[in-house]
Amino acid sequence: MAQTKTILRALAGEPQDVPPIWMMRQAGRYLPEYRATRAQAGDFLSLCYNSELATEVTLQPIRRYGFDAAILFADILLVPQALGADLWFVTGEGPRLSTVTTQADFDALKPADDIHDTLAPIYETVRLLTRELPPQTTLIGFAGAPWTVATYMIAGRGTPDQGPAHALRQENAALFEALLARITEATIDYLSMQIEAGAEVVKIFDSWAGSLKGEAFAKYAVEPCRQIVAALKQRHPAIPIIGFPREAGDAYVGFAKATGVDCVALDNSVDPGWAAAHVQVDGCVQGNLASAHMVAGGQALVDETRAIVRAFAGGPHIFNLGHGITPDADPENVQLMIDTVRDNKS
Ligand SMILES: Cc1c2[nH]c(c1CCC(=O)O)Cc1[nH]c(c(CCC(=O)O)c1C)Cc1[nH]c(c(CCC(=O)O)c1C)Cc1[nH]c(c(C)c1CCC(=O)O)C2
Repeated sequence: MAQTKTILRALAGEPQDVPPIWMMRQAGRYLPEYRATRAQAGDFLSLCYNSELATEVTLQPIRRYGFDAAILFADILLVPQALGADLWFVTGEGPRLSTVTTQADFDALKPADDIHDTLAPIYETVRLLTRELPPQTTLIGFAGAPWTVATYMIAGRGTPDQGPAHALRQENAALFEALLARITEATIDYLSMQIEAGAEVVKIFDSWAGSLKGEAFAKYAVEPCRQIVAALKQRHPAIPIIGFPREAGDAYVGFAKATGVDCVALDNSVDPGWAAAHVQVDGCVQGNLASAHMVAGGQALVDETRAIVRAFAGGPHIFNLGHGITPDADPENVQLMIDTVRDNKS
């Protein structure tokens, strides 16, 4: 049957006059209705594990803006938590985790197939969403890429340069690779369960891929992603996969071929004209307006949005930001971006 959902058409390789649009972190603190539901839930993690409220916040940006896709409300750090790491969020600072830096820390982790008890509420959120979303809206599931998840597990927090993870991979490659393999295995099962619950697309977030270069990028960004894609394609051949090796630079070229993803998400450091010539030649791309425009708005937002739409008009494209929208964004600028994309036929 011919695909009618615009996101699925783009992922199948079809160029469209008006590209489909959604936005990273579209359910987030810039929206007053999100802040209200989050306050009702208590804290961020309680919101992630409360299927009814997580469904509600996932639906909020769909109701307000009519995005073409909804992304499951959860977090990439739920997988480490399901593997046995302690996880908490410090207001204004970000995530904190118990660290994995020794063999004993690693041995204390749970096996990959023990994650599902913890993650069951996430699968329930997916099931609720499949019932509640409008028929034209695509449901996207997601997980963190093994490297990015490992950087948090090793450091116990976000770091500017992923120093602790780079140190471990150089000083104890065997332990580092065992950790990466455990996360990879858990991620395959986690995404597979999201798909079985009703996710129509999955996205793999490698937010810190840009700190890996050359051989290390091939081993720790490309290879785990390739393994996840191969396993998922075997189990669920019809489900498209988006890869996001953020700030990969020149390594965006060939990433889709090397990993098997159906679409590559571009961060806003990438020039759209360059990406159309070197990345979009291999298939669908997603991106890549700078999130700062959602704060500043105005003519620059309109001009840049149009330039991105035009640059990618010759091939399959999903419009998005280059990274998540920030809490200080103005909800009206989001509407302006959407109106500009949907009016842009010139
Ligand atoms: C690195 C990373 C994380 N989480 C995620 C990444 C990869 C993408 C990226 O680079 O941003 C991915 C993520 N996090 C969240 C989603 C939900 C779906 C979406 O709307 O995009 C997704 C896909 C919700 C969230 N995850 C988080 C929030 C804010 C929590 C709140 O309400 O206070 C949301 C809506 C918290 C979070 N979660 C994480 C951090 C570092 C933080 C703290 C920073 C911050 O406060 O913005 C880990």
